[in-house]
Amino acid sequence: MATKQLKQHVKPPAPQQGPCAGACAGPCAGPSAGPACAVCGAPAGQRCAGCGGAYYCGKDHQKQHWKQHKPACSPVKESRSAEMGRFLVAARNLDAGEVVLKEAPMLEAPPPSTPPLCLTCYKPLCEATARDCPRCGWPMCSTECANNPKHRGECRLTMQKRGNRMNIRNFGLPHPSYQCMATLRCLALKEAQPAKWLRLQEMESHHEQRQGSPRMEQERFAVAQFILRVFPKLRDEDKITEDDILKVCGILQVNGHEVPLSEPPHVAVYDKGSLLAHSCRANCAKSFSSAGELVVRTSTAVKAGETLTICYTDPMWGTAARRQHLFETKFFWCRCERCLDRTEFGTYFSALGCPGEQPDCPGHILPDDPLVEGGAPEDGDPDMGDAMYWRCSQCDVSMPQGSVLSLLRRVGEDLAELDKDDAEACRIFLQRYGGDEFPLDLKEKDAVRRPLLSRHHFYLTDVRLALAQRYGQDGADAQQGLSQLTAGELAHKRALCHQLIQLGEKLVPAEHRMRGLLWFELHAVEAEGSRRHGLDQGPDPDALRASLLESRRCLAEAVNLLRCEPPELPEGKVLRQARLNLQDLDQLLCALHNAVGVAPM
Ligand SMILES: C[S@@+](CC[C@H](N)C(=O)[O-])C[C@H]1O[C@@H](n2cnc3c(N)ncnc32)[C@H](O)[C@@H]1O
Repeated sequence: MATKQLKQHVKPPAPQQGPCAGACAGPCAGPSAGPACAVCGAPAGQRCAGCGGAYYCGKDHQKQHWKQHKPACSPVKESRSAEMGRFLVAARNLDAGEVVLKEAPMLEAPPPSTPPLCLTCYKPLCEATARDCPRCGWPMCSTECANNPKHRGECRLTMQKRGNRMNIRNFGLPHPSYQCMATLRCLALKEAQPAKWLRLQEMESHHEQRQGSPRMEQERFAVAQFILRVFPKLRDEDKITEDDILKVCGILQVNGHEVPLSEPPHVAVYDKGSLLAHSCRANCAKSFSSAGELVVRTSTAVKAGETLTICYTDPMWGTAARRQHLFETKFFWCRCERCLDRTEFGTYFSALGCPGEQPDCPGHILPDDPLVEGGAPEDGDPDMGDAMYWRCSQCDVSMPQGSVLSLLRRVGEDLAELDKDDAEACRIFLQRYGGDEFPLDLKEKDAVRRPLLSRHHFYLTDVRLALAQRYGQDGADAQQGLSQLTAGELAHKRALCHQLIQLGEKLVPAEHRMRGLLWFELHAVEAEGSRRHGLDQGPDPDALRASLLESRRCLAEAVNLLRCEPPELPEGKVLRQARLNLQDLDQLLCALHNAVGVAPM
């Protein structure tokens, strides 16, 4: 194993306590002082950083032991249950922020709906840039891409199972051949890489549940029948059936990840990564490296044996919409701790405000049973929804489910009409449905006695997120944009960022990107605040230092949360800027210290 790889597995030893129970100064090396080296049995001063389960006296023995230890060395291990099938659990106690998985894709393919593009780098092609692969005829962008191993699967199947070369000419329009590419690449594994094919076949396809679904019927025609028509020898010689292909389509639907490194995102399947279970309040965050590797890190501390989860749906949707989406796309009704908790960890994210008679009732209107809240109940009885009630958590007000849903539908329609680029329209929406007050000059003032929606309702949160980013975008650059805001608007941007960050920490700690971007916005607000303070009050080194330190704290939070984002993505660009701004701020703080002698940080 390369020294560089080994270094990643070496971490300073955890403090050990020997028989002296910590009474002696420094690490205790008594006979029963703690773990022994896995190679020689001597007191171990070093622990494997990968799994934390093996100890060594030094680097040499760790290196020597690696071959033996490697199969067992992982912070995650596979488990299985009747309800969830296979899933990953923590192999040891994990700290928040630990990378638990970094994995190259087992298989990668272009987006399903696309005009002709290069099958290796996904660059769009036109008549002038396309170079037909000399072997199979699929249009590529260069000889180098045509020779890339990523293109090997469909290239070989086209040569061996089609009989003639591809001839794709309609550049610029979505081309049907590309919808079958991910499936074709899976089928190509069968002969070329049988071990990978077996791993793929072990993945969940929900083939039975998919029967008759609109998606399966579309894939029957556009993928299965298309492949068997275009590659007839797959059917005649290899005895591949429509059903075999539809099973592969199911595997791709259930296990495929959208990788946003290309526009539109391409598709990838990861071997270990496909075992991660879902939770609407996930304990792991996923991102992608520039090379398309899946990077999963913990967003909270996770105890040994706990299930590691990512979120398969949009965690900023309400409970009903999330559950319905999971059922339609991943074929299970979610029963995670967030879905089971009607208050969603005290945020009341999917609740209404109480419209009852008692003035100032602080209650929330919540469904009797959160698991049948929004749509058809999961046992399939369509009439049961009408018998459902939503009730106030504090008084005896209740509302039939139908009334709640029609209220929510009305607000949803208003939201769909809302121009989120119009800050004033956003403020009016927030005031109308959330009772938000502004020290601002609103055109229209709706007297709201009681807010219809709970304080952190997902509709309000959606608008607040848009508004927090919208404020300050009108200038040539961020600095100029913020300088054009009124004092009220700047204060509002600050308040929104703080409120959304707190909500994110409580409700969706794995949404690192959302919080990272908000912390970045907040650092700019603080910097603008200190600039204005200097203009209004004249130079005040203590106040300046305090606000620079606050701005620095925001930047450090942003850098920490965004640190796994690749530079190709917008969040990676913000990360780069945040790091540069952090350097500038440190220089400024040092200069301030040198000038007036206050401690820099
Ligand atoms: C990407 S696969 C995960 C691996 C899969 N469990 C297996 O055995 O291959 C997604 C599927 O796992 C199951 N699953 C994942 N998270 C779940 C959860 N929280 N509750 C129930 N089933 C879950 C569902 O069947 C889902 O369609």
